[in-house]
Amino acid sequence: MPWFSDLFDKISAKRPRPDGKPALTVRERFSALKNIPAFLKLIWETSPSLTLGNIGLRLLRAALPVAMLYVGQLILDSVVSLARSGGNSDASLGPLLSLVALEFVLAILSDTLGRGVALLDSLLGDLFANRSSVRLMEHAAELDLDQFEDSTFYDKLERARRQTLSRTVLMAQVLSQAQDAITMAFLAIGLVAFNPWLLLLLLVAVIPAFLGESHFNERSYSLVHGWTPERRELDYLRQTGASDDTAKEVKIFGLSGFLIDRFKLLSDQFYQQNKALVLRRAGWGAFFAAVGAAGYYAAYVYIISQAVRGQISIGQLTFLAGSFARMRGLLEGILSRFSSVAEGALYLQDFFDFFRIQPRIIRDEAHVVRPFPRPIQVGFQFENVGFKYRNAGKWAIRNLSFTLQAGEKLALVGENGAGKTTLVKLLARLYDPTEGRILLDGHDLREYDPAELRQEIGVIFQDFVRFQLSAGQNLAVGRIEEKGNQDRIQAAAAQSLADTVVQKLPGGYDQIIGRRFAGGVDLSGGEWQKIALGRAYMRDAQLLILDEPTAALDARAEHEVFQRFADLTKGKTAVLISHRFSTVRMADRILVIENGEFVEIGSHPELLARGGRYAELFALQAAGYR
Ligand SMILES: Nc1ncnc2c1ncn2[C@@H]1O[C@H](COP(=O)(O)OP(=O)(O)OP(=O)(O)O)[C@@H](O)[C@H]1O
Repeated sequence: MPWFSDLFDKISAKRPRPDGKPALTVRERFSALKNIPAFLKLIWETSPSLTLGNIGLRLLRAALPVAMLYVGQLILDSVVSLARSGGNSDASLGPLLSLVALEFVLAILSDTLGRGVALLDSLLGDLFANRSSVRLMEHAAELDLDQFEDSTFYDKLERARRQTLSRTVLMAQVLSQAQDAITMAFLAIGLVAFNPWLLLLLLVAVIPAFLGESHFNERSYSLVHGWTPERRELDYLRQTGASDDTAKEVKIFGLSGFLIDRFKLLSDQFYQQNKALVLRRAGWGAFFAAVGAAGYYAAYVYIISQAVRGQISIGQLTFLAGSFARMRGLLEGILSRFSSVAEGALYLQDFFDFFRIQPRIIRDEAHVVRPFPRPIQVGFQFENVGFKYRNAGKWAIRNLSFTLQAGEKLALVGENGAGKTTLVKLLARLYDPTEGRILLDGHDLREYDPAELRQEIGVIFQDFVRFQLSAGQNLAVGRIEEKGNQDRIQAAAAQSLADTVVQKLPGGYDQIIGRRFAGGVDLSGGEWQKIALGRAYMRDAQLLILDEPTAALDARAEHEVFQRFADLTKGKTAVLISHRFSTVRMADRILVIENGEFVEIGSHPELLARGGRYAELFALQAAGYR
């Protein structure tokens, strides 16, 4: 029925979809319903007992309206017959009072069942939302770093995240739908027996409202869907404008006005678009409600006329009028809920889409998975390696060939953006090379289990994370299984000089560091770096990679850290990135790269003697100290 959407657009001033795409066809909207069975399966897996209980109570409740209407009919008919017969004998009131008592019991039962259903909905909904959030976090953790750098990935993640809560609403809607359909079936039996045409009248009166709802739901979905990037930006602006991490610079640079203006602009645009949609929806909604009411009153007049002619009793009149009114409400509810279930199913598509994103860097079962060599015999060999970031025009690394020998300490030197961090990320297989290959002991890195590889590599990045956890936990993240091993944590702290930082903390290793949470104590940049460095020593890694490990350390701390580093990495392979030549010169060999390409490699004296790029950079820095 695409004509219907077209008609709406024509009548209500044609508007393109906010994301610029053509409106979803009715078929597309309905095809999203294919996600419902998978969704129901997820609910079932969340808690079979709560799901069964919920369905059972709803089934019972579905039969109650028709039972109550029928008892109502019996009551009225017996009142009328009693009134006709003078009705003052106590004995003849007995059956009537029993009927009233029965209706009373049914009313109480209906209320109790309703509350039971609401209770189970809410418990099941909470469990489901929690479980979905956990699954979302688990899945995000499996994905590649490269996928996190893609903005459409973030949009998907955002949509999936936002929907864990609204999914519980969808769950209640799907279950209510089944319940109401059963109630309708019961009521329809009586109505059809009286006059099947009334059922047709009912459908004719209600279907336009359903189509209208369905149309506006699609519009509303596409508005929200199309606005995902802007909504992420709005969240970002809200956070940047008011967070402990940014407060310092926002204040110093007087950025709040700039941030607020942008927020106002975006949020106002969304408000205006949404307002237009809501207004049109309200107008059409009122019109269709009137059509529905007209259908009801036509049926009502017909039923009354039958009663006046004596063809049905007063009790039947109330039963039929009640059934009709009830069915209209139910049908309207079912149809409009159907379109919001269809809308929910569209959102569900985003949710499942996110789970369909699969990591590429995985343990490749199709090939032999080699055990990681212990110890590494030859080392890591780069063979003509090239790497280009997703969406980046230029190569971050190109034609790079060299060998990181087992047991050697290699320093990487190069200007900002030369590709040093990228090289390290390739070693840790956070990315795979775009061209060429990296071999470990003669075999492609892809032939090893990535999880095992990462266990054997300890990397501390220059933009290490300042976890808002206790000092002990911040060290333990280097090997989180050992979070309860206080001796190991303290030994790692001693090796990275973090012990001197922890000693000064009022709560010692249990002290929360960072400002985010109550009681947290913040550290200086160098103190944070000592803690982060401790993470490297938590591991028994064969390859240790330190990216600018001492950038924030004072001269004395740097010297001490490196003395220990040399001891601690004896027999291990290590890669060190630093702009400080005092650090770099301690390495066995130094690899100089420029614009992602190999320039030269050798020991400090060799490179100085060669008088190339390294010697030039070294002289430049040394001149600064004269
Ligand atoms: N996630 C990314 N997406 C796109 N391009 C990136 C990304 N990370 C780095 N780059 C680009 O790749 C190139 C190499 O970056 P890399 O971080 O490896 O340099 P670096 O030598 O470590 O620099 P620095 O000394 O400043 O830390 C740079 O041109 C950078 O802009």
